[in-house]
Amino acid sequence: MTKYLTSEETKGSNIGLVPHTDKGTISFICDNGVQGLQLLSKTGNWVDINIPPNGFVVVVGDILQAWSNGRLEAATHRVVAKDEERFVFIFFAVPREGLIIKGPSELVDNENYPKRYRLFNYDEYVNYHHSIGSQEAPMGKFAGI
Ligand SMILES: O=C(O)CCC(=O)C(=O)O
Ligand SMILES: [Fe+2]
Repeated sequence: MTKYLTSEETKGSNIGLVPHTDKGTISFICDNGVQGLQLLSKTGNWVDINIPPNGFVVVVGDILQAWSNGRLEAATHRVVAKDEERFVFIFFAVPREGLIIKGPSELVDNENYPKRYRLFNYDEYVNYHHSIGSQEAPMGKFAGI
């Protein structure tokens, strides 16, 4: 459960959570109806995501991008601060420690989807992510072929 500061409490900045991709496989997000999640579109615009009441939004993370050989893309997202308190509940699905991430050969097609990522150990990716300390999507740099 996360509680975001209101725009008054963030003192000038309207950013509740900086742009990032989730580092695991998939995330499920629901909130208390105070919307604030935004997704970066392919054209570089921030788009408001309205999480439906009693529903949730599914976000693809870095690992699923690699695992699917890039057929699914990790979504860059951020949260903007609102006048009202925003609470979210998120379920982050992550691989177990030490899992080898290797895209299945069925998802490699030399014409449209040539192999995009090398095989790697999930722990290696976690360490890499911590070492670069960046919020940017680093999967291509880390394991791109
Ligand atoms: O608050 C949200 O809607 C998203 C939070 C989020 O992206 C995260 O915690 O990784
Ligand atoms: Fe996130």
